[in-house]
Amino acid sequence: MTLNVEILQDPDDLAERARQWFLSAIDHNPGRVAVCLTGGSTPERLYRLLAGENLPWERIHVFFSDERFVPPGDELSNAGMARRVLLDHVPMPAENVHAIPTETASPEESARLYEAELKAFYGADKLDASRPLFDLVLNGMGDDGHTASLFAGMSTLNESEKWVVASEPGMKPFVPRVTLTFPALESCRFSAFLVAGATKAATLARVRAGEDLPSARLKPHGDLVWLIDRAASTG
Ligand SMILES: O=C1O[C@H](COP(=O)(O)O)[C@@H](O)[C@H](O)[C@H]1O
Repeated sequence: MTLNVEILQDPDDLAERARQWFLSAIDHNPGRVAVCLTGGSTPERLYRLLAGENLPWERIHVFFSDERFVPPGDELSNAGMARRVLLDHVPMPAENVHAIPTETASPEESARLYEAELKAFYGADKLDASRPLFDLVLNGMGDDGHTASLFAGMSTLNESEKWVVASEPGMKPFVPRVTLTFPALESCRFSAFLVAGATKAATLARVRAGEDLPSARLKPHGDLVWLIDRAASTG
């Protein structure tokens, strides 16, 4: 499979290139900007860089591709990480941060509530290909090829109606998850995978060879770029 790939020297270069990509994607929209952040460890460097940027934070709305079903302050929380390194350091109105709720009775209830929040923000119950849900989506790829919390072999990969679903964990940390589905993640103008480290090299090679892994299935409506560091590219 031919991917639009940019290979960066190391995780710091990757974060810097992602910062530039982020800024130019924001520039495309003079109005309300909807950003979908990803969790895990890879985007942390980028988030730290963004914390120092003079962006129009008051018109940027932040959503999340997925969440571990843990309390908001838990160290495993994806939104918690984004708050600690980025969101707590910029003048973004609190109501612009749309975290996936985890203080709910179940991951299923959380998924229902988050889907309702996304639909209210979007202003419709159905996604319209000519009007993307997100301006910008950041994606990660787990060592096993999962993206967001969409894991190989799970029925969530084939969800075509719901925007958000509950998921079992396919790898560490083994906590239940809540995840956006492909239709929601794909409804965007600009999308980027951030992939770093030698532990991803074998899986990335499988994606590039066209294997049917969750990360390879993501087909955004807008531009997709894979920002990869050398270690992930060559192993
Ligand atoms: O569990 C998750 O993993 C993926 C990949 O994370 P990384 O630590 O390997 O960069 C991440 O994209 C996802 O948001 C997260 O919940």
